[in-house]
Amino acid sequence: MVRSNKPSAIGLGASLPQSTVSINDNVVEASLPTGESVAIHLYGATVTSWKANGQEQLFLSEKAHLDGSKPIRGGIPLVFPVFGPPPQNHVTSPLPQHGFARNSNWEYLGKSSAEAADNQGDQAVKLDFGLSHTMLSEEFRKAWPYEFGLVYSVTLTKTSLQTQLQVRNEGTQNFEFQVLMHTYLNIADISAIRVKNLESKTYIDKTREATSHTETSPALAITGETDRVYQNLDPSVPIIVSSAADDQPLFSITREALADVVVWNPWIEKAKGMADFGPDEAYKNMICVEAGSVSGWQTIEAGDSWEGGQTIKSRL
Ligand SMILES: O=P(O)(O)OC[C@H]1O[C@@H](O)[C@H](O)[C@@H](O)[C@@H]1O
Repeated sequence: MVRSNKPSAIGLGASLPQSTVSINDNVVEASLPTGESVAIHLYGATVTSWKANGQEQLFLSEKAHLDGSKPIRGGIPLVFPVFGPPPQNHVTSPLPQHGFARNSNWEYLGKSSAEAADNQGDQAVKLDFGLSHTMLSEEFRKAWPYEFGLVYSVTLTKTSLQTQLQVRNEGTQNFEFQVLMHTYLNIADISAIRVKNLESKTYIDKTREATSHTETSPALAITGETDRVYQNLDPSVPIIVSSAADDQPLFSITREALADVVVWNPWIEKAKGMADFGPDEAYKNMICVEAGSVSGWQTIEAGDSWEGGQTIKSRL
């Protein structure tokens, strides 16, 4: 495990103003010379902050546990290898809801040199995190006995945040998994946003005994508890969270190899019922748009790997 009690600074680029990376109390933070920053807790490799345009872009509950005692409520928890409550009589059945990735301690693998600049000539910083079978708690190792390696890459540019996961099967037997980037977007007012590019798509409504529907709205308003799994989307078509007032995009989310998107807001009662969600009214300040592969299972053969991810742009 990479551990450091003292902040360390690592520069990127020779002549350009430097990006910095620091590691403190199991939190890796990076910032660009232009002011954008990102923070990732090694617990869950959970991105807990992304600042761009001078503003925090991710919602983090005031009551979130940041001490590794519970998955972090907010930011971008990573769901793997099962989404939601595991099905019965399945290899994932012994696992907790949303699997083990968000409640395991990851290691910081360092900054990648591959992405020193984005296509506007601005700097970018890419941070890699790793989790493997041997790093899991004994409980999780027993519950999911596969030899695997995860590399989670978080790339910050001036205009975007990218999160990308590589899953490797390092064992001798095939395994299957689901994956989801459970992104809590920070918004000023849930009644003032719309979610676009879901029209005509099939979704499962988890608030209504998991029934299947077709989306009719070109710009979805969130007016109550919402927990929908939109299926088989084209990952290159961005999901847009826009301002209802002037239709300006607030966020756009494109995906790679992640064909499903969950839209979740707990609304009043569910928000009150979650001990780590606060304040109660904060359901108004978040919308989860979660890129994933969750309606079926991805199978990886022994020795193979899979890769998928999302790119979020804010206030385009
Ligand atoms: O409370 P958790 O385990 O973080 O899950 C939060 C929500 O996560 C969403 O992805 C699920 O669709 C919801 O059903 C669930 O309630």
